[in-house]
Amino acid sequence: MSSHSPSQRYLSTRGGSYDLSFETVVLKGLAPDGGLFIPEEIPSLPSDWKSKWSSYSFQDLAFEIFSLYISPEEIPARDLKEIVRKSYSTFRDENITPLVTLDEKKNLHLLELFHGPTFAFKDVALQFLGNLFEYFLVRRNEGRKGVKQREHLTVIGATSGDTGSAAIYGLRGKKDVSVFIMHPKGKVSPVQEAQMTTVLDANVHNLAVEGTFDDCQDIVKALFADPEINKTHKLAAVNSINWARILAQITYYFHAYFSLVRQTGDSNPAIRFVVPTGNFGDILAGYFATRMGLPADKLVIATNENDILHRFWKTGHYEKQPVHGREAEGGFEDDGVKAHEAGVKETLAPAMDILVSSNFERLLWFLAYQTSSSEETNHRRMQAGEQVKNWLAELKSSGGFGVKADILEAAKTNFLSERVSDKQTIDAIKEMYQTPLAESSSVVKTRQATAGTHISGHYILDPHTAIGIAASLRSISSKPEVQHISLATAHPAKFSNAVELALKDEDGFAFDAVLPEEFRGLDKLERRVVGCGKEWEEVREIVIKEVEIELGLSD
Ligand SMILES: Cc1ncc(COP(=O)(O)O)c(C=O)c1O
Ligand SMILES: N[C@@H](CCOP(=O)(O)O)C(=O)O
Repeated sequence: MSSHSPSQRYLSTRGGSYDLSFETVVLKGLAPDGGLFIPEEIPSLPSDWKSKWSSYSFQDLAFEIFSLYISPEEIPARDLKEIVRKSYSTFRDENITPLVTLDEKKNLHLLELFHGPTFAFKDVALQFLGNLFEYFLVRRNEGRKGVKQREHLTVIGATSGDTGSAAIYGLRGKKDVSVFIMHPKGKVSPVQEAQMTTVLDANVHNLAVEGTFDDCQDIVKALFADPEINKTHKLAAVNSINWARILAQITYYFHAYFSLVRQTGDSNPAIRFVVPTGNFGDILAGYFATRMGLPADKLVIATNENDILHRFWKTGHYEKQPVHGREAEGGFEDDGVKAHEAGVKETLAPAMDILVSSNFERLLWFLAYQTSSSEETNHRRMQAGEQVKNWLAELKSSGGFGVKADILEAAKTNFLSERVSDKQTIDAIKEMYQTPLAESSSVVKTRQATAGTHISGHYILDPHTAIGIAASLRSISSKPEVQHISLATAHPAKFSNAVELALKDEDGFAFDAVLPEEFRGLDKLERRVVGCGKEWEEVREIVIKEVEIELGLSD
């Protein structure tokens, strides 16, 4: 008899699949009905979590949290511990995601998430996901010899720069896995492009798509929905549509909480987590953490000028293009930013240049479930799935949909939103640089001035992190007593353009001082990348051909 709990079984947000195992949802990525996988229930924390977990390392916390979502029948505790250990052994900071106090008087802290191999928060999840794929494949292929007998995964991913490199570093050279990463040609930063395309392992394939990140994301979804390639290739996802990505990111919300308690000596702090948001994956992990029982005053969504989420929280309408007049109706504040252009806008924070946020669908399911009138769990689940399916169909057919007032109210219970323009991003980078860290700061005391994130105590933000800081400062002005933990999602050296633009005239600033050793000379290395259009059928042909060549199956 199996002993899994409902939080260890999974369903699709569009109602089509139920009672799936963790292994199934990790290897499938996307449900056959186009929905995203979520646990049937969000688990509650053990009653003694605060005392028991308070001195745990990042790895110990990860193990405890993952165990609530993965049955030991699927991954025995010993194996899960080893996967966790291996995944975080590649990080440069022993705390994995250290918490840094930027301004004690303002209660402003930065959760540095960029100490993994590719210097972005994606490493926290993608190192784990790479090792999970390997673990499942080794188990499935035990005793199987020969390419045709062995189970082989074809990983397909879309990136606006960071997921791609983190996925490539998590999967390069792994047996029985080919990885195809599409990026919008010319729209990722030079370092991001070099990080991806200079990896020459035979199982890594980069595709530069003539289009936007949303086009790349649409190609991923079209391939997952295509019966032809699904018959011949076992497709897998590395984007945050893959549940394991969200799961892995839950850990650092808990880790940050305990770090803050230790650093402030306050055992019951009121906290706002502020998250630079694009595809809604990172902040969704925060939502799971709070629903599990982590105390948080609010989760603050910080968008760039691609602000579909911010407009939703202001108006209750989720629309690719803003509808004229609706912003005023919903109380949308004028921050002096120009009217929206058609489609996605290229900003100084390119990794967040996203029109439609994949993971918002997961939140919608929980909001629909929460506000359902039915008393019966399975009926509520079915109703929520049906509602999400209808909303997403409307988004596809007419470019947007609106929700009822109770849904918007429920969304506001946990979240606030802020929109940050390019100018405000630059101002935030400048402001933080001009406010030196305290001499006693652990960053100043322990980190070398080179390849770090500060020059003599002057902290340098990457533009995505700066969006979070700009939003934090606004939130602090209305709630100064609350501790603000702003998520630092990338190292500044990845985005020289915005950082140089903001700091070129500042005393003592030299970009070279924050350039990590790993990035030096990257631009001179050999590259491998294939150009292609934005038709998914063209990508399908490339994938089929390249896998054949890689596995030596072509004549
Ligand atoms: C540096 C950086 N910051 C923020 C984000 C937004 O995160 P999410 O897409 O999970 O909302 C991304 C991309 O995902 C990113 O690469
Ligand atoms: N910002 C991302 C876009 C892809 O988002 P994901 O979290 O769903 O993988 C990137 O850097 O690629």
